[in-house]
Amino acid sequence: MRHAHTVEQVRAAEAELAGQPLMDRAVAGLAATCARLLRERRGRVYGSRVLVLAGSGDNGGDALFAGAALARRGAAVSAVLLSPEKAHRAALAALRATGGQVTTDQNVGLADFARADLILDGIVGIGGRSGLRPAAAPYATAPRTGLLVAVDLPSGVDADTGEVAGAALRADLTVTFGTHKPGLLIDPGAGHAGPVQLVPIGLRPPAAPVQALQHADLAALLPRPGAESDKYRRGVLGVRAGSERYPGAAQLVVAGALHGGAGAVRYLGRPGAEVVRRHPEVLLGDGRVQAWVVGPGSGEATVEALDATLAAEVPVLVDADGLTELARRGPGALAGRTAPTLLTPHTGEAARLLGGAATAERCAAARLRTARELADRYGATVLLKGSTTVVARPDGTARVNPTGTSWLATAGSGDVLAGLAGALLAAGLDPFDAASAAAYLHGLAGRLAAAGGNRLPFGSVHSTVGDRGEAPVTARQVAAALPAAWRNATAPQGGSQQDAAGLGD
Ligand SMILES: NC(=O)C1=CN([C@@H]2O[C@H](COP(=O)(O)OP(=O)(O)OC[C@H]3O[C@@H](n4cnc5c(N)ncnc54)[C@H](OP(=O)(O)O)[C@@H]3O)[C@@H](O)[C@H]2O)[C@@H](O)CC1
Ligand SMILES: [K+]
Repeated sequence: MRHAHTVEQVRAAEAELAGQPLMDRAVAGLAATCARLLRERRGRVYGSRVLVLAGSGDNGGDALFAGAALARRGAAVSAVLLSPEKAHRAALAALRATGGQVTTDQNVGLADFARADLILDGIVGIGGRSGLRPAAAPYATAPRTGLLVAVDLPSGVDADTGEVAGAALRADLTVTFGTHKPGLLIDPGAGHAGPVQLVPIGLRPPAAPVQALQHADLAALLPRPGAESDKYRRGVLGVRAGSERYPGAAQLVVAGALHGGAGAVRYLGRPGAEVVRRHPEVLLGDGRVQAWVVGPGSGEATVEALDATLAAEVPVLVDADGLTELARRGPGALAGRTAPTLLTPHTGEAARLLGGAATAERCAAARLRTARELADRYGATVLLKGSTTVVARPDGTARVNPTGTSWLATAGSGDVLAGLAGALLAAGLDPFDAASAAAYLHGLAGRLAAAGGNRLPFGSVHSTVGDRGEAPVTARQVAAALPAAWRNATAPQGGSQQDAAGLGD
């Protein structure tokens, strides 16, 4: 499991260790990573051109000290100060002592930025507030050919939420200290961070409010049938989805559920005969179920379907048309529920559920806040779909999904996810685990389907951008790839594609 802590928690954990050389450890890790990158890119550190962007606090101090360490190994290091009168004194002195050049002229800084082999972004770290200031903003868009390493987090990204107010630096790699920050795991911030490397510095923060599953966590969560299992123990999922107008949604929900481990699927909806023709395993008509999925493509049947499922004393996953109807009814519609509810909106549906001034764009820009607010208002677990899928509980605890590919933004992909998450609910996982495990498995299946027979590039499981060598996928292909994803995640040694970029903390 990756754990991400808020700035307030990091500050408190840091205070407990006051007097210990936290900064030395941070700088040692940062300098070692930069040296490795330079060796990989240029063969050696000696003679490389390094630029340090230094702001007014300890984040600038880390970057300047690391610059000094690289200068001692023969790199030509220059620093541009964005807040000259407040620059970290000891770190500046250390850089100067190695012969490093220091400037306050932003034109010189921008020229160095263009030609440096490696740039250290030490403008601002966890002390940052409300976006980049004007002196730093040009570095967000200035041309460069070298690698940019963000110190602790990319400047301009909000550490607690991943929100970006205005411009932010875009890193090739982020070296973060002590613990992950939520803003490194959630878009748009995650997109600015690139791969994240954690340098342990001895912090002992409390329980993390934001987590990201890893392969081993998924393997521990996924149900495994025992010798005594029958279809009822493995979980029967009831599906009220699809309509004459949208028969495909029913097929895809059922496919997601069957490939996602449901013991059986009971289908209640109009295109029943068609569903059984495609999936002969499906049961039709009323009967015992352990969870419901309601809403995908349910069209004119939605009102009745929502009434029936919300009255049931088993977990219910509400998606698509079901969410639009729920938005019309408001949070009170869930007040009498005795079993958990899981809502799986995309940002447009989230905006409808929130009402008021909420828009899809605003919800996408503030994913963590949106998921938490919805979970709080509706008293339900919420899986907010998108470039970073966020799962939030009413108490505010959240999980962010590290798997996926932009190819998953395809028609019907959400129907497959609903069926899969429904199958895990029916198997007895609580909604938080069911939703986060389903998002992880669905993202991994998307990657495997997009890669076809090719192996995923080493260490790329937790990249959510469509990579080279990947092809477009259909929702059916994603459903069909779920067993491969399941095998991949549960294979001995934590899965053959286990992330290899040092993210398994
Ligand atoms: N915590 C830990 O365990 C460890 C932390 N370590 C390191 O310390 C870093 C935190 O250092 P920090 O507290 O000095 O804050 P930091 O981010 O450098 O900002 C400083 C000042 O910047 C300013 N400023 C604010 N917003 C701004 C903006 N948008 N754009 C520009 N400037 C802005 C504002 O000052 P102002 O100008 O308003 O007076 C603010 O006070 C942390 O990220 C990590 O790198 C490690 O060394 C080891 C262990
Ligand atoms: K930074």
